[in-house]
Amino acid sequence: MIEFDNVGLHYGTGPEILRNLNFKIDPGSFHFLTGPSGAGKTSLLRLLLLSLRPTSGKLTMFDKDVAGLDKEAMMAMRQHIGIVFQEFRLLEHLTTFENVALPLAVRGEPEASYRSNVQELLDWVGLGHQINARPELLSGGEKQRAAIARAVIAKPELLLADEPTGNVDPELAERLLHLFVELNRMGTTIILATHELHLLDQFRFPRLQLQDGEVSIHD
Ligand SMILES: Nc1ncnc2c1ncn2[C@@H]1O[C@H](COP(=O)(O)OP(=O)(O)OP(=O)(O)O)[C@@H](O)[C@H]1O
Repeated sequence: MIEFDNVGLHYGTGPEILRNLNFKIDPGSFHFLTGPSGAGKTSLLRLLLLSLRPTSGKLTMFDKDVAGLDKEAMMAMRQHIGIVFQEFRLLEHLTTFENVALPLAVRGEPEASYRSNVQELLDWVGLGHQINARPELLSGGEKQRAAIARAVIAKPELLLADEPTGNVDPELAERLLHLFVELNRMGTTIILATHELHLLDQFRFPRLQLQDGEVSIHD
């Protein structure tokens, strides 16, 4: 699904942030992405989100070299990818339903075609009772569950998460991680960046460890 072949990245004329990245991500797998602050976790996720291109080497995603993608092809590939951020990024003026439905609404899909799917997904993440609430009325954990629902409503094959548990308490963080595990069991490939190593011990997924710009894999 994803192959890094000697990938490197630098911003502008700055130093290389990532270098010699060589690894593969198989469909249906779950990887944690770890490393100290500033190691490049967000930058690596931005490569996978197609918001940055490698400055050297070759990144293949969904069987295509990302360097050769035009805007249309990039947008098409982007539809297979969901993202969850640490800071939720919900739109304050929209209800939970509208936030979660947004990826479908912006594609022009009629509400009648997704209403029951959104309702079902919100029930599944435990937010059915907050369907008409605006984000200001949601707890941190509820906001992140809404953000996860928004990231998966369009059934992405690849789900990226950047410190998704960074803004919730440890008990909730664990519950959120179980939600990602469930999504993975249903077939979604997941890469989840975190520096909260204590949370990961109970999960036996491989870790992509970033250190000094290079990645090593720990099974
Ligand atoms: N837009 C940018 N322009 C220039 N340098 C950047 C930019 N974004 C990130 N960097 C630099 O790239 C390096 C890696 O940053 P990145 O945010 O990818 O690390 P991180 O592992 O996600 O860190 P954290 O855990 O603190 O979020 C840092 O030295 C950072 O200053």
